[in-house]
Amino acid sequence: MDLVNHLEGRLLFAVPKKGRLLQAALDLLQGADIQFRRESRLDIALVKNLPIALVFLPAADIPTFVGEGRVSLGITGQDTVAEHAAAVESMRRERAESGKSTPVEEEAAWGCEEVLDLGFGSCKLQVQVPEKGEYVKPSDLIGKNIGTSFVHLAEEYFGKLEREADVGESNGEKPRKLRTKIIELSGSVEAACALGVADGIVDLVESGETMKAAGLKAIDTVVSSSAVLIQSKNPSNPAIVNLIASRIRGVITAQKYVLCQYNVRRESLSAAAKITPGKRAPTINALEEEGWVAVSSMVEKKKIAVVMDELTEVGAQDILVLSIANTRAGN
Ligand SMILES: Nc1ncnc2c1ncn2[C@@H]1O[C@H](COP(=O)(O)OP(=O)(O)OP(=O)(O)O)[C@@H](O)[C@H]1O
Ligand SMILES: O=P(O)(O)OC[C@H]1O[C@H](OP(=O)(O)OP(=O)(O)O)[C@H](O)[C@@H]1O
Repeated sequence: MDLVNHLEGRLLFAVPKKGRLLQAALDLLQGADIQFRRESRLDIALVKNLPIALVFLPAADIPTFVGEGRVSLGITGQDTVAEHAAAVESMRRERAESGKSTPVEEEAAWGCEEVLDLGFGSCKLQVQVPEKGEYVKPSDLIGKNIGTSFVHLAEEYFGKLEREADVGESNGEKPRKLRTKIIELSGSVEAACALGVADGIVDLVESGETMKAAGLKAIDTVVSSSAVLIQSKNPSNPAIVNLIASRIRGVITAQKYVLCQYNVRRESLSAAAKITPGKRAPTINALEEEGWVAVSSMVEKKKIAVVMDELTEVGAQDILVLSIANTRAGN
C-alpha cells in the first residue's frame, strides 16, 4: 500500500523510532487505545481506529518536524525541544545580523508547545569534566574545546558564560564571537575527553554510570529533561489533539495512582479521610453493619505503604489496594 497517499485528512503524530523513549511511548499509545500495525522498515503507520498516522522519527528530529508544523503532535525529550529552540534562536540571530528578515507569518508559526509531561525518560544535560583534571567550575572551560551532540544549547550556555565573564571589559562593544569551541559529536560523547578531542563535554546523565565509568564529574546542569507530548502551534485537527492528550493524561494518572478501599468506624472517618483525601474527595458508602462505612479513594502509588500503615493506626480494616487500568479523572 502506498501509505503516503493515505495521509490526507489524518493528523500526523511523531513517535521516537528507537532509543530510550521508544518502549514507554509505545506503551502509552497502547494504553490510549491508538491501534496500528507498523510494517517492517516503514516509518509511517496508519491508526486503525482514529484519523491519525504515526510517523516514526529519531527523537532528536521530532521538534523540527513539530516546530515547523509538518507534524501536529510528537513524543520526545524536553532536551531535544530545548536544543531545537536554541537552534531556531541562533538562526534568527544570524539572519538579523546579516540583515535578512524572516517573513512575520512564517516566524509566528514556528515552535513547539508542551502539552503534557509524560513522567518517563528523566535525565539531565550536564557539563562534565575529567574528575581529577584542572577544570573545577564552568568558567574554567571558556576558550576550551567542548564535545557535545547539543551544539546549540552548548553555544547558548558558553555564550552566556563568556558574556558574564566579559562584563566590564566590553562595555558597549559588539557582542564577541564565541571563544569556546563547540565540537559536534553524534554519540559516545563521554569518550571525547579521554581521547583528547575535548576538554569538557555537555552530555546527558541519568544514573551517572556512564559519566563515572569515563572518569568524569558534572559541574553544572544545562537542562533537566523528561519525555513530553508536544504540539505544533497550529495543529491540523485541534479536537484530535485534545482527545489524544486527554487519553494519554488518563493513562499516566492510572500508572501513578492505585485505588485504596477500606472499612472504618464512622467516628474514625474524619481521621481516615484526612489520610486518603483522594483526588477530589473520598467516596463513602454505608455498610450493612451499624456504625461502619466503606471508603474508596485514589492514592499515589509511591505513598501507598505509608497510607496503609496510617489507616491501620486509626482503626481501618479490610484495606484493599487495587490497580487502575485507565482513568479520565480530570486534572
Ligand atoms: N540515559 C538516559 N536516561 C534517560 N533518558 C535518556 C537517556 N539518554 C537519553 N535519554 C532521553 O531519550 C532521548 C533519546 O535519546 P536516545 O539516545 O535514546 O536516542 P536515539 O534516537 O537512540 O539517539 P542516538 O542514536 O543518538 O543514541 C533523549 O533526547 C533524552 O530525552
Ligand atoms: O547516566 P547514565 O544512566 O549512564 O546514562 C547516560 C548515557 O545515556 C546516553 O547515551 P546512550 O546510551 O543513549 O548512548 P550514546 O552515547 O550512543 O548516545 C547519554 O548520552 C549517556 O552516555
